Amino acid sequence: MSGRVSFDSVDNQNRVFIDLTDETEPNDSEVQKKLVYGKLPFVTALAYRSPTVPLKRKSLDLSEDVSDSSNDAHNARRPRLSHAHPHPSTPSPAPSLRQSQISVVIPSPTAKQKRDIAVAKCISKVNGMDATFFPTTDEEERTNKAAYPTTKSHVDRRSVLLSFKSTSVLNLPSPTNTNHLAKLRHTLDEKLKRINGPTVIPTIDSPKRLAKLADNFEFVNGYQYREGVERIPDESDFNIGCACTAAGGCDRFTCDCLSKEEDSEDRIVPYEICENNRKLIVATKSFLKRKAIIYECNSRCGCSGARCWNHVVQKGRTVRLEIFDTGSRGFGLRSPDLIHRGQFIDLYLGEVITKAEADERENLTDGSYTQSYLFSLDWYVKDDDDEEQNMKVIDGRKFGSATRFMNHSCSPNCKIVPVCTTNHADEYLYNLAFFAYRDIAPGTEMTFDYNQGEEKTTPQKIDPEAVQCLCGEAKCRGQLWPNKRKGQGSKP
Ligand SMILES: C[S@@+](CC[C@H](N)C(=O)[O-])C[C@H]1O[C@@H](n2cnc3c(N)ncnc32)[C@H](O)[C@@H]1O
Repeated sequence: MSGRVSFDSVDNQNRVFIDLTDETEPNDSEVQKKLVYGKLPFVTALAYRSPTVPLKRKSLDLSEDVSDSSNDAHNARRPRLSHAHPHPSTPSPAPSLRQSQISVVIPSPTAKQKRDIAVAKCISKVNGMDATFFPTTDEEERTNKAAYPTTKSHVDRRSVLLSFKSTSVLNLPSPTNTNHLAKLRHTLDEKLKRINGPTVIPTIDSPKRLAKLADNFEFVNGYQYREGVERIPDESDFNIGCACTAAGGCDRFTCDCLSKEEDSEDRIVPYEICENNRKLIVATKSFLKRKAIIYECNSRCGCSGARCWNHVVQKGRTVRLEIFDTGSRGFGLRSPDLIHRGQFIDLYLGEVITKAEADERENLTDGSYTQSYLFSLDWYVKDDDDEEQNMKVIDGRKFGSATRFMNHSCSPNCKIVPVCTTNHADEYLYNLAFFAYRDIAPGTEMTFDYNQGEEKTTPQKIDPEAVQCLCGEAKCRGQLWPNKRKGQGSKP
């Protein structure tokens, strides 16, 4: 590359024009700059011409200390040059040059050069980044690679096949059955671990059934009181204890906690030591045959506390339980342990709701054959409207204990008994405790009568709308409840 240097000795005697415009378009403005700066170290700036307008020489004021206004004045005095090649280069004596009088005319940069300049400007603004060392050409290559190619023709994007097969939006690999099953088991295990006492385990293989068990149900260790349910606090003065002494222990003939026979002052003794296991206290054979409520001794009693024989249900479950699949009757409950006659099994737990709330929940499932988990606390409730309004109902559908899986049988091996433990004063709120009616061999399904106390009043004619009983007993009454209304009562 070489440029013509002309010294205008007539009008601009002290001005030098370096014309680079007759060169083939330079490829690299950096080269250009280096050339000019290298050869003419006094040049401090370059001017460019636009390639679209006729070649014009642009004059730069390169003085270092002039203000804008002085610059204007200086320009005003400067004659306008109409052509980049004003004179053929005729040798003339070299003028004395002043830095402020040098004009350099070079071609305007190409598009590529403009990009270089933009990149260089941008880089010089980055802190700690030196334009000299920054690999600008690499940068450009990268920019080019990342740029979207321009489409040459219209592309119908809907016709482009997607590269993945999964229907999942995120294209995530679907979990394998084993994974899913393991997760379900884990969820269920976590829920089961929260249950107090000996283990409760599900023995269910079907992933679908396991999912049903793991889903939308929580095991709880006590009643869950819901809106509208008012209770007499345990510490209320209405709760009283017996006058028995720790030394003598509870007297089975005089203990105030024990219920009295209807027609005498005789006490009803609910418990005895198990004949076949002397460590066990069980419900007596005669008690299991009668209708009575149990009042266990509590912290207000003068007897020996937890060592008192009248503490059974409040000590909690002592048998292991298994939830299994019965097939036609859904899940069922059994134990891998031998259960002795009269042995306490577990409590029926759930949400404690008002009768009105229970009716509302029941109506939502009316007409369908969804399972019912409602249990009325109707021991003291007489068949009159006012009394019914005070009645509480236990709903074991979403929260409950393992006994919520106990099915009905017309010849059951278990019985439900109302038991007051810490609170003797609240007649609308008591525990529902399951006891074994007879010895139950390990692995035998445990059942109770959903119409306990009303067995004989169940109509002989089967209501077609009632839930059909599938207990399979010889004396099966054919239906679970007397009519299509569902829900158990606790009248023993
Ligand atoms: C308290 S749940 C018992 C557990 C229930 N099987 C489950 O899978 O969750 C009561 C429901 O079980 C079913 N069930 C219980 N005993 C039954 C029987 N003998 N015949 C038919 N269905 C029964 C009925 O659907 C009833 O509404």
